[in-house]
Amino acid sequence: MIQSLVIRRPDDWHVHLRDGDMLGDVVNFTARQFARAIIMPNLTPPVTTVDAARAYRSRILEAVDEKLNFKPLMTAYLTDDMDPEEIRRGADEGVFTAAKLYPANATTNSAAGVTDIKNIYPVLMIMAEIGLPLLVHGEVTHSDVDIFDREARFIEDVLALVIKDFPELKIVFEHITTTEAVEFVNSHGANIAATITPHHLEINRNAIFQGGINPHNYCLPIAKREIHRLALRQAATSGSSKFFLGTDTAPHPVAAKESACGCAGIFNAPYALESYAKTFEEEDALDKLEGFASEHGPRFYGLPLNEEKITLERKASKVPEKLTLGETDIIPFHAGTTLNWSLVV
Ligand SMILES: NC(=O)N[C@@H](CC(=O)O)C(=O)O
Ligand SMILES: [Zn+2]
Ligand SMILES: [Zn+2]
Repeated sequence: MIQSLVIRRPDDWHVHLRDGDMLGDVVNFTARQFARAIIMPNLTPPVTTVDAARAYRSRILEAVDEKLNFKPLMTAYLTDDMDPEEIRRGADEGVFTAAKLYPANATTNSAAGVTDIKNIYPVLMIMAEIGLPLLVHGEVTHSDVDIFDREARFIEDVLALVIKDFPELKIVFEHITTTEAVEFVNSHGANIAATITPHHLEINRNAIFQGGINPHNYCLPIAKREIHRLALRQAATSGSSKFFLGTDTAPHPVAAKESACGCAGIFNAPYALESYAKTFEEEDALDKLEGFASEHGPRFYGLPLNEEKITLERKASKVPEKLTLGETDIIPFHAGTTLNWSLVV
């Protein structure tokens, strides 16, 4: 039985660090585990300009513990009227590492998102030309589409079209949750990849309703049936370079989760690597963890691999029932359970 695992320091390719007090409360959980992270731009107001991204990056660097040597990689929030030249300039100036497509009203803070993919075709043209990745929250939003079908419908209605019209565009299908998404990514070229979260590898939709409503297991895209979870586990542990780590850690105060209209999002940053290690061990694929966590992502983005190493030890991690951070209580993923692995720091 493997007792410890030494791997290249991982990166997290999908993170919500929030802003203000919450930023200070959560940023070190990510920075302790990961060297770099793709920072989601869904603040209020959203990060739609080079200046806003630069200022947000400064606030992150001010909030994070310097010793952790963490590098935030910034993204632009695409809107219907985004100026393509703003994207080009942000990429040229080394501020934007990617741009994010939120279909309008698909998820938390997406009201300013894109109402029709054609509205951003001029932006996509520039992105394809300069090689800037498009990150997508892949769900359609029409109220007549069942919430469990929204990802699959997005593939048919939007993604297929984008790929046909921009065959060279690099796309990361974020936080995938379905067999359809796995198959779609596998059936396209090297410019199409996907991130997979710890929670979609661990829970299916039953977890949201087990013995009553469990708002802390509610996120978007919503967890699906067991067959989908199994397909995600297979994809993540397959060794395919098309799939890589993106936690989608999305903290909300406990009161905002335990509410008549609770927010979507799971806070998994504190034990993210321990959670992935659990999945990979259960799939007898600990040897594939380094590729997924530390190699496939940077290769896709065209960034250097991290040189430092981290160690995961077979040692119990007791996940607290809740974390009190400043003024705010947040419930972490795996709350109240014990994981078999611990990150050595
Ligand atoms: N994943 C979530 O359920 N929520 C995210 C937004 C997102 O990534 O869709 C958030 O910002 O809270
Ligand atoms: Zn999303
Ligand atoms: Zn997200």
